[in-house]
Amino acid sequence: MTASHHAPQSRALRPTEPGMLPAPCDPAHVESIIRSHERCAALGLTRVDRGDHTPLIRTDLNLARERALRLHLHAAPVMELLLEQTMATQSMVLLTDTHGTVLHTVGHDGFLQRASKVALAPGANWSEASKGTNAIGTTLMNEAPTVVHGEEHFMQANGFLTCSAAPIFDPRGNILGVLDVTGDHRSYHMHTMGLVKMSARMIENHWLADDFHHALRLHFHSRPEFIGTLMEGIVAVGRDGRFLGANRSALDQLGMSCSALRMNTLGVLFGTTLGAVVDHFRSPMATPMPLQLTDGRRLHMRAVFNWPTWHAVGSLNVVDNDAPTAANVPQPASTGSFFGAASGARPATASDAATASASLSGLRYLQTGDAQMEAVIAKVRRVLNRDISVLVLGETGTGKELLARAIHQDSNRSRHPFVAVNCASIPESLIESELFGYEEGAFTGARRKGGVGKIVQAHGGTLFLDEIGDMPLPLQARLLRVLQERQVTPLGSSKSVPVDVAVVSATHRNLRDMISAQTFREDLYYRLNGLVVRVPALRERSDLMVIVHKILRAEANGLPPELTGDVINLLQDCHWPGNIRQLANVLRTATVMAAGEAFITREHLSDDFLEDVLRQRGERVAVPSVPQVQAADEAAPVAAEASPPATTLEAMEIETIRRAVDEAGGNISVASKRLGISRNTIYRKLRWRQGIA
Ligand SMILES: Nc1ncnc2c1ncn2[C@@H]1O[C@H](COP(=O)(O)OP(=O)(O)OP(=O)(O)O)[C@@H](O)[C@H]1O
Repeated sequence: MTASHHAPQSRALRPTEPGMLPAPCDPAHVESIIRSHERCAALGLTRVDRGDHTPLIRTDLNLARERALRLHLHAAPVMELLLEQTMATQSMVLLTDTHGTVLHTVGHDGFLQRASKVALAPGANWSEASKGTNAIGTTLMNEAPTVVHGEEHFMQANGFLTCSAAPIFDPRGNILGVLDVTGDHRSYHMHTMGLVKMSARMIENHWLADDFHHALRLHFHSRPEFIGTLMEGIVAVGRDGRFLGANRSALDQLGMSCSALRMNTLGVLFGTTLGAVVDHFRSPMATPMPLQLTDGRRLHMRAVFNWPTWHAVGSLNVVDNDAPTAANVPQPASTGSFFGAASGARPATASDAATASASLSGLRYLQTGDAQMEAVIAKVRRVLNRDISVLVLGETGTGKELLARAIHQDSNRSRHPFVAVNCASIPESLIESELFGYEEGAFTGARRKGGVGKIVQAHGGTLFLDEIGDMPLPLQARLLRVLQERQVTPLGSSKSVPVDVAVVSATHRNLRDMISAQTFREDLYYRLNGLVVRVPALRERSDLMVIVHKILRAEANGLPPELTGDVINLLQDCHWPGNIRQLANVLRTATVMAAGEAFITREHLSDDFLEDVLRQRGERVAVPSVPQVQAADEAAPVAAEASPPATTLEAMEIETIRRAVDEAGGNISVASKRLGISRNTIYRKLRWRQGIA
């Protein structure tokens, strides 16, 4: 039987009580029901099926409830309130988890009894796969509020129901579960859906306030009287000015996804600073603060924060905002400013924000003018949402993970998790359980209740396998099986769990060489390399200064200091073995050192960085604070001559790392911070060096 035989017939969609039924003529609603029926038919369900009524066994239900305990705590009072509002309609309120398993119900005894006959009870599963088209399952599929009324239900046995459901999201955009009101179809009320949506928002707002009670929370709307209502947008902001999370109304008002928002700062998006916000709300009588978005729209905003924690931010920025500008401070000799006119420190303006608005979304954020990078992004865009695995190659710190995140963010999986696994940093003995999960008691030391593996955590979203070249051979075979069969069997379990993940992997290694050396499986390589892209090293890129600008804006929270010509030359002469990660570290330190000053000068740069660049230039190193350099100076008049100069970039990189480790007294963590590269990279590089020594 074809899908169209199962599509709802016009009889099912025709209103029998005009004005009282869920917008049957709304084309989007009809389309959504038809699509759902087609999915059910494709799953092999028929309209005369009664659905799987087997509830979870008690221990599994308890486990599911325990996992969703926090959701229930937030939802329980709202469910009671919702029941009160729908009292007249003989209905029940249900809460389900992300699989559609009913966790809790409240309702009228009479209706609860009838409902239990069609398995509307805790432990039952109401995903589409289990019960066909229904508000819970279809909401989970569409991640959008859905009404399913009477015969719109795929299974005729459920035709006596009318159900209105809305998804519940956390402030990072992950779906937590579904809230649903179900009743007898004869008691349908057109306002039920609105009540369910509002209730879901109440739960989301409680969750956000709970998650971010230490953060600064901004409540906003274009109309000041809407602040404090369920229509208000709420965003949480960290002490670095970055957005941490948001409610749905905020995302709707700002017109962006949660992940796009989280790549932004207060300065870029709202054109203000943490200090300005904290100072504005210093007074208990403060009126809402006016804001202007990058597209010129005006908003009104109130801030909620814990005063003892945040007051220092306010006073700090008062000093910052009053800091001398280029107009009243003599410019350093040989000043050349990358940022154009010598404007000095200045508040972010709407036009700054407008310039930045072009870079809000995932892949667009990475487009900063380098031709090689543009080619990478163009290729990646072509395979977005095509179920093609992407393999990202490139040196450490070039932005491989950032590219993977951007691919996820721009894909239609962006509302699902992005889960990163670093195969080099997890001890070999733990990779297996981390990736595949394990059953209770699967191995000595396993947690009592077992653990969900990263692959299952990424279900619906993207799995990022970083440093895939470091994955041990036996696990490569298991991973290949998972990718082929699209199911995972946790350690110690005989049951497989179906998974749907997009895979992006990355490595700095040459996998082809590894295949020749039989340390990487060829079949896995071909599974991972649907599209291979290479992220260029920073020294090969033509957009160094655009990236510098971008990082400075982010670091300075909208008030970037300028760079002297000397500093620009130093940045351009560096070979950047740690790539953008190292650059970001150098700029972060310089921004802190230059706090309150209009220009970053050579004095604000770290000695390590200066020493490296000067050595690379072959200039005399005049950094007195490093003992090794002094010793070398004693031995020879020019420091650069103290040891034979490294001849290749690779050798220079190793030399730089070795010196940093020596200078940190062998402390790899300190050296990795100074260099801006990961500890693993240091281990790897030095191990490699010993290998060839
Ligand atoms: N285009 C960019 N603009 C701004 N910051 C960037 C850019 N690319 C990378 N970064 C920053 O550089 C740092 C390193 O990036 P990322 O972790 O993605 O690199 P990587 O290649 O995956 O590194 P590794 O190989 O060590 O895992 C991060 O802090 C990231 O935010």
